Amino acid sequence: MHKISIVYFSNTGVTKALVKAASAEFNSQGLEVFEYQIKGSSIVDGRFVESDVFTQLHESQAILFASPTYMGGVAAQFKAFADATSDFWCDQLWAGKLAAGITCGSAPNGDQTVSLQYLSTLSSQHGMLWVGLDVAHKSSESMINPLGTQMGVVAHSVNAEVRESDIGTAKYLANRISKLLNDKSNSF
Ligand SMILES: Cc1cc2nc3c(=O)[nH]c(=O)nc-3n(C[C@H](O)[C@H](O)[C@H](O)COP(=O)(O)O)c2cc1C
Repeated sequence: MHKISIVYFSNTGVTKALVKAASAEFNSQGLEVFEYQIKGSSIVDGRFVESDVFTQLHESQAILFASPTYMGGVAAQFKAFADATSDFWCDQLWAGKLAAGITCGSAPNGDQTVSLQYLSTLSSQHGMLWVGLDVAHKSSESMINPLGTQMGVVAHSVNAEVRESDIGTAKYLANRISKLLNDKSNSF
C-alpha cells in the first residue's frame, strides 16, 4: 500500500479543512495517510523540534505540504518545519517522491501563488517531483479551481469559511496524486 504524508499548519481551520478533504480522498483511493499538523509548541527557539515526524515522511511515496499564506508566503510555523528538512537535503533522501501544495488566503489574489512557488522550490531542493493541477479554470462541471491556479490548490476564504469549490479542488489534486501512485507503471 502506498503511503502519503500531509504536513500542514492551520490557525483558523481553513487549511485544515482542505487537508481533511484531500486526506479523505486519499483514503478512498486506498492510500495510507499520515497527517501532521505543525503546532506552535513544535517550535522551540525558532527551530522545529518534532523530529519523530520525519520517520513517517521518509517512508512516504508522496508528501503534501499545506500552509495558509501569511504576508505573501508560507506561515513562519511552516517555514520552521521546512528549514528542519535541511537535515535530509545533502543526501537527497526524498528524491523521487511526489510533492504537492495547498494554500489559502483571505484575498482572492493575496499572493497565494508565492506560497505555492515556495513549496515547489522546497520540493525541488529535495529532488521531489511536483504535481500540479491538470484542470483549467472552472472548466469542469464541478467548477473546481475557481481562481485558476494550476500549481496546486489556492483557496480564498473570508472569515474562515471554506468554499465547496476549494474543497473540490483539494480532492481533485489528491485524486490526481493517488492515480499517479496507483499507476503500476510508475515506481515512486
Ligand atoms: C499574519 C497573517 C498574514 C496574512 N497574510 C495574508 C496574505 O498575504 N494574503 C492573503 O490572501 N491572506 C493573508 N492572511 C489571511 C490568511 O491567509 C487566511 O485567514 C487563511 O484562511 C488562514 O488559514 P487557516 O484558517 O488555515 O489558519 C493573513 C493572515 C494572517 C494572520
